[in-house]
Formats: sequence, C-alpha cells, structure tokens
Amino acid sequence: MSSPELKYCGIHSLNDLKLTSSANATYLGFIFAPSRRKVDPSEVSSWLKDVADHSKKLVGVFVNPSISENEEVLGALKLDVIQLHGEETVEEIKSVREHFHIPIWKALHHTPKTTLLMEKFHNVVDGFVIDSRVGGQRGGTGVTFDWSHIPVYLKLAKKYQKKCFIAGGITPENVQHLLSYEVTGIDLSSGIEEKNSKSLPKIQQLEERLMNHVHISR
Ligand SMILES: O=C(O)c1ccccc1NCC(=O)[C@H](O)[C@H](O)COP(=O)(O)O
Repeated sequence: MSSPELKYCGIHSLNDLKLTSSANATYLGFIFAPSRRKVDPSEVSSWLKDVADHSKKLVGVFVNPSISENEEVLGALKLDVIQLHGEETVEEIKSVREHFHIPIWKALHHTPKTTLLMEKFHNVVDGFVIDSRVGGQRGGTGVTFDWSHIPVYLKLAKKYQKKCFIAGGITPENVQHLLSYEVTGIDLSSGIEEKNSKSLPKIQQLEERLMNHVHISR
C-alpha cells in the first residue's frame, strides 16, 4: 500500500506556516471563507517570504466565491489548487476552471447524496474532499463522519480517476483506523491544533503513526 497524500489545512499564522512547511504534507490549505481560520492573501504572501521551504503546494479554500474574489486571492498568491467548499454549481465550477486553469477540488459533505454529487461533478473537477458538516459549519469541524462509507467514495473516485481526500475530525489518535480503509488522501486541520494553533507535537505524532503504518503494511 502506498502512503496517502497529506494536506494540512487552516494555516492561519506565520507560526502555523513554519511548523507545517517543515513537516511532511504535500499540500497546505488556506481558508478564504468565513471562519476563525480565515486569512488575508497578502498576509499569506508575506509569511511565505519568511519560510525557508517553498516546496509545498498551496490550496485555497473558498465557499461560493465570485470570480472577482478568486481573482483577488490569486492576484496576491500563487495557488496550486482551488478547493470549493460550498454549494457551487457545475456551471460556476466550469467558469472558475476557464478563468484560472489550475486544478479544482470539490468538497462534498458526507450525506446520503454524496455519491450522486460525485457523479454530477466528476467532469468538472480534479479531485474530491469528503468532509463532515456540523450545522452551519462547512469545514474545520473536528468531527468525523461514518467512515464505513469510505470504500464507496474511494471506488467512485478511482472509477473517475480523481483524487479523493478524506477530511473531518482526523487526529493522531484515529489516523491508524482511517488508514485501514486504504485512503488515498488525508486532510486535517483541528486534529493538529492545540489552543487554536498548529501544534508541533501533534504533527509529529500524526506523522510517526503514518510512517509506522506504511512500514508495517509492506
Ligand atoms: O477549516 C475551516 O475553518 C473551514 C471553514 C470553511 C470551509 C472549509 C474549512 N476547512 C476546510 C478543510 O479542508 C479542513 O481541512 C477540513 O474541513 C477538515 O477539518 P477538521 O475536521 O478540522 O480536520
């Protein structure tokens, strides 16, 4: 089994960026939507100048953005991926694709309709993030969904040759259980935080568990 791709999301300070830049995630996510983790693109751009390692891929997380909102962020920051975490339509996603020509991931909340939505969006996106929704909170909830549905999501993503990240409430404590589903991507935010900031001990604990799992299963 190969190691899943890793995304650390909700980076919202220079210190968060320093900790996650020197860790093992491929992707770092920034929230440009209402959230306690919301960041300003020009501030992120200035933090990036302060970190030694610029090799991470940057993901911008948006909720129902207008093209001008996307433009404002992409004008200040070179993003590698746009993650759409709201109720964007197929037409809106197509329009974002046509404007920006970078990969688009659609976040879908785990509900009885998620697989139908994967069918609906697969032609216009490059990947899916399957996440939990708690009340009005669209992401960063720290709450897991029922993981017994993961195999169905992975199968569908594989059929359409799309990336598939599992998100929502993943922690160093439960990641080994998650790995038993042979997930292809892991996206987490709250699980590597302490007092609302990214935590080095939690990142280290998570990555040790990921490494041990890959080692054991060879
Ligand atoms: O993280 C947020 O605050 C957020 C707010 C609005 C939309 C999306 C948001 N996060 C998106 C992510 O990709 C998170 O990593 C994902 O929801 C998992 O979060 P967590 O349950 O805290 O690990």
